[in-house]
Amino acid sequence: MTHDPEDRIVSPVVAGDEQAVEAALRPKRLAEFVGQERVREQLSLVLQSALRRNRPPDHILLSGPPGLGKTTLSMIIAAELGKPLRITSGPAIERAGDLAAVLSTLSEGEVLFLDEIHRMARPAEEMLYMAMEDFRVDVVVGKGPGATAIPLDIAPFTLVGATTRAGMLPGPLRDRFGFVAHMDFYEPAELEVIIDRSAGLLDVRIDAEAATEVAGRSRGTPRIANRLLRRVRDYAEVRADGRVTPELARAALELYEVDERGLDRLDRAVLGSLLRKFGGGPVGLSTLAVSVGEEPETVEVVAEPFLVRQGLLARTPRGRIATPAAWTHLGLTPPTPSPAAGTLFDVDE
Ligand SMILES: Nc1ncnc2c1ncn2[C@@H]1O[C@H](COP(=O)(O)OP(=O)(O)OP(=O)(O)O)[C@@H](O)[C@H]1O
Repeated sequence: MTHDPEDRIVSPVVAGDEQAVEAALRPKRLAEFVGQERVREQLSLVLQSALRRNRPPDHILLSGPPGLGKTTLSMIIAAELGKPLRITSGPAIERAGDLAAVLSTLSEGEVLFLDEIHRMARPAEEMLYMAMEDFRVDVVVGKGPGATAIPLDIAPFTLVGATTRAGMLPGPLRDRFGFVAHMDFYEPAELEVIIDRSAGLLDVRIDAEAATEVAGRSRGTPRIANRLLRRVRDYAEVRADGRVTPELARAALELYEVDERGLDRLDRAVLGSLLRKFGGGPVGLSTLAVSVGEEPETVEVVAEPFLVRQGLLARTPRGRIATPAAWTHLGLTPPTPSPAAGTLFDVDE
C-alpha cells in the first residue's frame, strides 16, 4: 500500500481544509510569536530601526522547513510595520510579466510575501533582482528585434521571501536580502506553549501533562502540534466530556498511530523493515522502499529526514543503516556484534 505523503497526520505541509483554522491560530504580533528566540530578536531590531528611520526595512529571507511559521512571520512583519501585505508564491509566477503585474501595483512600503521563492521562473528572478535593488523593472514590449524595454518605477517595498531550500537560491538573489532568518525546529517546551495558546483560542480544555504529551509527538513543528491538538480534542469530545487528559491524549494519538517520538506508520514501517528484514542494514534505498511497498522518493523525502534527525537512521555510502536507538525504539534486540566488530569498538578502551 502506498501513502499519499500529504495525507499523513504528521505531514509538515498544510492540508487543503486546514487553512481557515490555521489562520485563526496565527499569532498576530511579534510578542505573541512563541520560540525562535534569536530570529525574533533580530527581526525586532530590523523592524524597529526601519520604523525609526521611517524607511522600509531591508528585504528579508525566511529559511527553514515547512510549518515552522514563515507565513505567520510575514504577516507579523506587515502588522508591525503597519503596512499592507501581498501574498504570492514562486510557482504562481510563471513569467516575468506575472511578477511585473504584482510589483507595479504595490503601494509605498507594502510587504510582498513570496513563498517558495526558490521555485520562481528564471526570467522573473532576474526582474526581481532589479526590483529589489533599484525599485525599478524593465517591461519588455514586443518580440524579436523590435522588442523594447520600458523602464517602470515601482514603489519602495519590502520583499519577504520564504524558502525551505536556502541553498537552492542563486547567489545574486540571496545577496539582495539584507536579513536572512534561519528558522529551526521548536523545542518541546516551546510547542507546549503553542499548544496551550491554541487550546485557549479553540476553547479546548487540556491538562498540562496532556499538552506535554502532544508536544513530544509534534516533530518540532507548530503546524503538526496544532493538528494533533485538534485530533485529541475530537477524541476527548466524542469519547469523554471534552477535557483532554494525558490518558485521553495518549489513547487518541495511539489511534492515529503517532508514537511517543512522533513517528507514524510509514516511519515505523521503514524502520521496522530495516531492522527485521535487513538486520539493521546497510541496505540500498530502492530495496528498502520496495520492502515497504513505497516509492524510493517517498521514503527518502518523507520518512528519512525525520528518522535521521531523530538519530534512528543514518545514510552511509553503503546504504541505510539503523542506529542502536532504532532497535530500542521498536523494542527489538540488536544482533550481537561479531567478535571482530567488538574488537574494533573496544580499541580505545
Ligand atoms: N511561533 C509560533 N507560535 C504560534 N503558532 C505558530 C508559530 N509558528 C507557527 N505557528 C502556527 O503553525 C501553523 C503553520 O504556520 P505557517 O503557515 O506560518 O508555517 P510556514 O512555515 O509558513 O509553513 P509553509 O511554509 O508550509 O507555508 C499556523 O497555524 C501558525 O499559527
